[in-house]
Amino acid sequence: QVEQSAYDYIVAGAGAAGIVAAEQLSQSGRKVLLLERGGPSLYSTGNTQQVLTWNDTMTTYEARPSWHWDVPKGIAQAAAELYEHLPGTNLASEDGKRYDDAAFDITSRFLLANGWSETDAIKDPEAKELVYAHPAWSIANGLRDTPVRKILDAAKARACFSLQLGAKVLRAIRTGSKVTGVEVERADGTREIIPLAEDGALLVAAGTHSTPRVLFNSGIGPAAQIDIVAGGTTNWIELPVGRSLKNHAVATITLTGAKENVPALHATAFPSPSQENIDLFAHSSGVLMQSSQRLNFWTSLNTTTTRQYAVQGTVRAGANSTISIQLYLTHGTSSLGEVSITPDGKTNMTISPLLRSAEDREAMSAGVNMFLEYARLPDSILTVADNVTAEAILTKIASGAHNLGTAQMRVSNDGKSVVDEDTKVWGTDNLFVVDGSFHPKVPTGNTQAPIMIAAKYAAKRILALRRDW
Ligand SMILES: Cc1cc2nc3c(=O)[nH]c(=O)nc-3n(C[C@H](O)[C@H](O)[C@H](O)COP(=O)(O)OP(=O)(O)OC[C@H]3O[C@@H](n4cnc5c(N)ncnc54)[C@H](O)[C@@H]3O)c2cc1C
Repeated sequence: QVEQSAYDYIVAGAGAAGIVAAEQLSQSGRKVLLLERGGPSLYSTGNTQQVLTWNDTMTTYEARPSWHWDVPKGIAQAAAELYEHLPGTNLASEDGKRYDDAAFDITSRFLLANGWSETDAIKDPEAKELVYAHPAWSIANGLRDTPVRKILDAAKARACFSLQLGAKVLRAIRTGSKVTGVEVERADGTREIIPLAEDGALLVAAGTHSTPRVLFNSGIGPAAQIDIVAGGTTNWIELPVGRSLKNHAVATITLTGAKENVPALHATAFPSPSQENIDLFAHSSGVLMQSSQRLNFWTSLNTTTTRQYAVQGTVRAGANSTISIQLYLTHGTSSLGEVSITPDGKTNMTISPLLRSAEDREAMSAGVNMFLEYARLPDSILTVADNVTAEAILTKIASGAHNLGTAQMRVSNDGKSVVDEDTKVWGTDNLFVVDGSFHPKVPTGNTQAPIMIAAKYAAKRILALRRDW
């Protein structure tokens, strides 16, 4: 079945990047279609399935703000425009009080004693050396402020924009280097082709793990994937799709023996809160507005390698009088992983990118040891058990859920990249990748804000390119 209406721009995937890019494109007045395989995410946008047990007009994502914001260096204008829509706050509770803040209190004194200082991560995002801050949250009017709530609404207000949920993009339909449409599978399993206008473009924004699958199925990727998806595909474009997967590795350091009372947030605090906290939440206040992190920090590291490394972290009271530090290896990360596609069409992470290189392991070890050494100083207000070592902590490395790089950008088609500086896939006329997949490095900070800013900037460049294809 072929759907007849042709679009100037089709965006595949309505996540952080896809929403921002589609909204930017819709500002041009051209016909934009945003396709998302999932359903609505917020109660206010139609998700009535996953409501909170204590509030049946809200999903967890509306109530629990857990996305914090880090403004990356550069791309200033796109960042400024985005932050106008989605401002951050580091005082989540509307009554101006901080609740359950003992973990911030004790950890800040622990860091101050070791030469760190407090910063405001929203006012001074460039401060990244021996600094800590109250977490910055994306909250407005008492609710989590998301691209779905703000930026998607701006696009929906334009007649040229449409959104289809339950629409999984299987592949780009290509004639040689030119994409002419997409094949989509609907929630009921039916398939159809949606055409692009003669001078249209496809922007893939299915996320770092799914964008490679869309590209493989479109006949774009490493030769090793040809046998798996070759059926019906001609004009294979050989590019290292799925390679260069990157992520923040996370080490958990548990500091015990706090000599002061640091009460842990109870496990039921969010799923079944007290009436007092529900009443406070009704006034956009209290512990339910704050999620569970209490302090964020950033610094660079000294290592014996030539790479410049940095770490960031989040702090919470993991148990009573126990501080749990999640340490993320950020800037400098060199380890690369890989995703590929299985014969039944699923994404498979064949190589994990976490601490694969000796340099990354040394850097993470240095970061962990920095905190262990602080905690072993004679007068430290936080202490650590004698038998805890960096080696043991590194055996339990976790994912920072900040995956990037499977269609990475470079200035030339040198065998290591998939897209050019306009995010256009090498060897194609009108196929772009605008999500976390194209990012060549992990940021010194979390990924969502840099991904949205880069997607906004990419969409502007794509609009400007229009006359060239
Ligand atoms: C548990 C968790 C916690 C996180 N916490 C933070 C945080 O606190 N701060 C932060 O900055 N970042 C955080 N991140 C990372 C952040 O969510 C991602 O970096 C960001 O969402 C990536 O944006 P994206 O647009 O590249 O991909 P995504 O946001 O993943 O968007 C991809 C979209 O495409 C859709 N899709 C996939 N395949 C198809 C297809 N074939 N057809 C149509 N649609 C498709 C998906 O359903 C999805 O909606 C977290 C991630 C996780 C998993």
